[in-house]
Amino acid sequence: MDWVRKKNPLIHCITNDVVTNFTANGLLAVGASPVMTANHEEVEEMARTADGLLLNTGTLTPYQYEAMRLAAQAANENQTPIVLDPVAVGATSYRTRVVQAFLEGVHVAVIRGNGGEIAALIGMHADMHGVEGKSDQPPEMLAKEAANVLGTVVCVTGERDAVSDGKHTYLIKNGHVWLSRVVGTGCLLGAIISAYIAAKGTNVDLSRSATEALAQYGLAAEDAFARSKDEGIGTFQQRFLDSLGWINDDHCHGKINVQQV
Ligand SMILES: Nc1ncnc2c1ncn2[C@@H]1O[C@H](COP(=O)(O)OP(=O)(O)OP(=O)(O)O)[C@@H](O)[C@H]1O
Ligand SMILES: Cc1ncsc1CCO
Ligand SMILES: [Mg+2]
Repeated sequence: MDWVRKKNPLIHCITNDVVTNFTANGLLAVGASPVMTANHEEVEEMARTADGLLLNTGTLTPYQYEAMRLAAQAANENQTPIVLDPVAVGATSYRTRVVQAFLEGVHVAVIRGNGGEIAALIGMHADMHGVEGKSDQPPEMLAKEAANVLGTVVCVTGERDAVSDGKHTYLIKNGHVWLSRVVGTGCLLGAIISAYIAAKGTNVDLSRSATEALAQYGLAAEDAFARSKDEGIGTFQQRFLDSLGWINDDHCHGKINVQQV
């Protein structure tokens, strides 16, 4: 996260009610600055001043959808990168329909979701259980297929994570299963990918930047588990924020488990 700490990017988040506080604290921990607003009166102006825009559909309403559209148009005009987290797409027909329609009108740099959400987004079979979702496809195949269909970088997360831009595909094995026992760790990851690509710049390879962000996030979780396993997931959540606060390139040296596939 060295680049994020050096650049201190401002990340405008239009995200869900469940994870707002956790997302803001996680962004601060890695050295980014969060701002949350979906107010139609100001959302375009805020998106224009931000270095990155995060859109997360976790508790999507028609009002919030319109805010996302306005902010995304302003971000596209400014060439500010957008990260989309299509939470629970596939769980209801409303979400699937509106997120697919949204993607027809705007360009997003990165889409990050679990296997079910990404599969549903491209019309493949998805096994959804509310906000949790799985696909029967291996994550690297799904990420590559979705990247080609959607014309963006796609990150598929789960037990193993995969990132693809359609040409280059990476498999990331860092992380810990306890991440799936704390709500919003996927949502925070989307925000941190946004901070990472905003800090590194959009003229560097986005799939590599996203892969680095995922690997460092996973390593922070491994470290947090080692320091909380005797306590439980409440302590893990706190230790995870602690680890995000100090994880850096030096710490990651030799511990990154990434393969190009
Ligand atoms: N079984 C697992 N083993 C290791 N890491 C996991 C596992 N499941 C999820 N993760 C990690 O948890 C993080 C969140 O990914 P996940 O796929 O659970 O997101 P999500 O379903 O969108 O979560 P949420 O909706 O709660 O934000 C990622 O860093 C991912 O690598
Ligand atoms: C539990 C939950 N419900 C809507 S959004 C959200 C946070 C995790 O995605
Ligand atoms: Mg999710």
